[in-house]
Formats: sequence, C-alpha cells, structure tokens
Amino acid sequence: MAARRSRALWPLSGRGCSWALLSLRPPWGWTRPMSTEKPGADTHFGFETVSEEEKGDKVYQVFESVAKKYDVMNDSMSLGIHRIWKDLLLRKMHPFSGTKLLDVAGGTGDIAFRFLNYIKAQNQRQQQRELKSHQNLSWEEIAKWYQNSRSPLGESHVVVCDINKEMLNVGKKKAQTLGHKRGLAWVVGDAEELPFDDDKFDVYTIAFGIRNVTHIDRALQEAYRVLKPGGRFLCLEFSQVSNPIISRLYDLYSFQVIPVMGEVIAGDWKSYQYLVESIRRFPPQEEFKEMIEDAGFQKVTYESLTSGIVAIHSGFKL
Ligand SMILES: COc1cc(O)cc(C/C=C(\C)CC/C=C(\C)CC/C=C(\C)CC/C=C(\C)CC/C=C(\C)CC/C=C(\C)CC/C=C(\C)CC/C=C(\C)CC/C=C(\C)CCC=C(C)C)c1O
Ligand SMILES: C[S@@+](CC[C@H](N)C(=O)[O-])C[C@H]1O[C@@H](n2cnc3c(N)ncnc32)[C@H](O)[C@@H]1O
Repeated sequence: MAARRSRALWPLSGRGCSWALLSLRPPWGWTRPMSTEKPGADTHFGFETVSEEEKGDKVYQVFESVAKKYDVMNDSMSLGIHRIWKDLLLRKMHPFSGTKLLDVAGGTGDIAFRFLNYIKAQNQRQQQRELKSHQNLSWEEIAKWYQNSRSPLGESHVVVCDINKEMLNVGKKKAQTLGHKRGLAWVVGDAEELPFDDDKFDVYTIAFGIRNVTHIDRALQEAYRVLKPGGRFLCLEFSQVSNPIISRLYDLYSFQVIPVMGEVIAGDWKSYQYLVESIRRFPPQEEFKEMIEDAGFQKVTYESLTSGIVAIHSGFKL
C-alpha cells in the first residue's frame, strides 16, 4: 500500500506552494535531460531532486494511491476536457480494421476503449453500407449476412501496458462494465524496457504517461523498436501554454485548485501537487519534437490543443 501522503487543506501553507503567492511562474527553466545519465544518478520528481531508483518508486506510489479515484479526478480537474483531447488523439490516429495498437502507460484504459469503439463503429458503418448496396435481398439472405459478417473488430487488437497493477486492475473492471471482451490485453511492463518483440505494432500511443518516465529517451527508443517499419508514434502530453493570460490563469488554477481537489476528492494532496509540478518540468513542444527525432522517428509533427495546455506529437518509423 502506498503511504498516505495527504496534508492540510489550505493550499498556500507549506513547502512548494509559497512561491505561487509571489510569482505565478515556476522559479526554474526547463533544461534538456542528459541522455548519458549514469545509473544511480539524480533526477527530479516534480520539483524535488531524488535518485533515479527513488523516482520510480515514488511514481509507482502516486498511481497506486490515486488509481481508484483517477477517472473521477480527471473529469473534475478538466471539466471533462481530457475526454475531448483523447478523442482527438483517436481521430488523428484514424485506425483501420487490422490495426495493432500498443498503448503504453495505458492506465485505466481510456485510449484502448476509444480505439475499440472507433474500430467497431467504423466496421459497422462499412457493413451497413455493403448491405444497403445489395438490392432485393430476402430476409433469409439478410440474416445470413449478419451471421457471417466479420466480427466488428476484425483483426484489430490493443495491448494496454502499464507499470502499475492497480491502474490496470481499475481498467480491467471498466472493460467488463463497458462490455469489451475481445481484442484487448493487459500487460504489466515498463515503458523503458517493453516486454515485446521488435517490429510488432502498427501504432504506439502514450497519453499523459511519458512525463512520469525516468529516462524519456529510453522510452522513445523502445517505442521505435517495437513499432513495425511504417508504424506511427503518437503522444498526448501536457505542454507549454502560448497565451500569457491563459498561462497565468492556468498556473493559478494548477497550483491553487488542483491539489485542493486532489485532497477533497482523492484524499491525496501530494500526488496532485506532483501532477502540476511534473507538468512544469516537461519539455515544451519543440524540444520534445527534437527528442522524438533523436530516437529515430521521421516526419515528426505536433499539434497544440487548448492553447498548448496539451500537445499531440506524431512521428513515423520509416
Ligand atoms: C497523479 O498524476 C495524475 C493524476 C491524474 O488524475 C491525472 C493525470 C493525467 C492528467 C489528465 C489525464 C488530465 C487532467 C487534467 C488537468 C490537470 C486539468 C487541465 C486543465 C484544464 C483543461 C483547465 C485549464 C484552466 C485554464 C486555462 C484557466 C482557466 C481557469 C480559471 C478561470 C480558474 C482560475 C483559477 C482561480 C482564479 C483560482 C480560484 C478558483 C476557484 C477556487 C474556483 C475553482 C475553479 C474552477 C473549478 C474552474 C475550472 C475552470 C476550467 C477547467 C475552465 C476550462 C477552460 C478552458 C480550458 C479555456 C496525472 O498525471
Ligand atoms: C496519468 S496516467 C495516464 C493513463 C492513461 N494513459 C490516460 O490517459 O488516462 C500515467 C500512467 O503512466 C504509468 N507509468 C508511469 N511510469 C511508467 C513506466 N515507466 N512504464 C509504464 N507505465 C508507466 C502510471 O502507472 C500511470 O498509469
């Protein structure tokens, strides 16, 4: 069990929050992490400096602690906007019947369920079109058509991979409730050392996950390795807000409201303080694009959403 690391409700009392009163800007600049990090070297956990081993443990504890309240927290913090971002990721992916998706840091399955729904809806539309194009079918022929029609998923398949068993357990229960029985697998695994063969997937997604990984460069290299030639990398992650007014409001909202919501809804202030701090630690759009290119991806592009609160990066293994 993760240690309960909640604290008093007053948002401005205590370490890590007091600077917010004086300035809405975090007191540091983002510096690109060195890819030659030695084992046992220091890294960051939000605004804290910790050893690399400690970071992995702390990230595990955060998601173990929030797993059961994860979905309700996301709807509350974003007023449902995270759903639109995830829908847009699927629209950008535009998967087709047969697509094999690996969703890394897939947590409670939001991307996987959207993928399955997208493929099913697409195949059902196609089936309806085919049926309508055949004139004068008897009732018997129509019934046979339905019986023999392809399964709504075709050969499509999604693997949800996450380091945290609690998050996956919540996802598995959701899958049962939503009636997703086929085309879905849950695998415990580390984004930095994926338990899959080379050249296996058509699409790799990572949504709100890469920010938590200790060595982002290693995770990107692993993404490249497991994708088939021609495969696509897609990452949805927090990014840099371009409009200065929205940026100030967003900082105010992040540091004054989100940890309070974390305490009230999930009984966990610290995990939500980590969330907002880790967002400020993540590289801006252009820097992250370069990191993706450094891992070998080509045709790397990005699209900023909601003034840059998040961005979707895309790249291809060619
Ligand atoms: C532990 O790690 C994690 C845990 C998780 O549960 C999740 C994740 C990964 C994260 C996600 C999957 C998505 C989670 C979503 C967010 C973190 C939120 C993203 C934020 C937004 C979409 C809204 C951005 C807000 C703005 C641009 C500024 C607008 C804000 C205001 C007008 C309010 C300004 C705040 C104050 C003046 C402070 C005092 C206010 C109050 C006490 C009232 C409370 C106010 C509200 C609840 C208003 C909230 C307003 C909005 C959400 C408006 C949205 C509007 C736009 C986007 C234009 C994970 O890693
Ligand atoms: C904010 S959640 C995102 C979940 C889901 N993708 C979504 O969009 O709702 C971040 C997830 O990353 C996972 N994670 C953190 N470090 C990881 C790593 N090294 N390898 C795999 N998953 C990791 C956490 O366990 C957690 O489930």
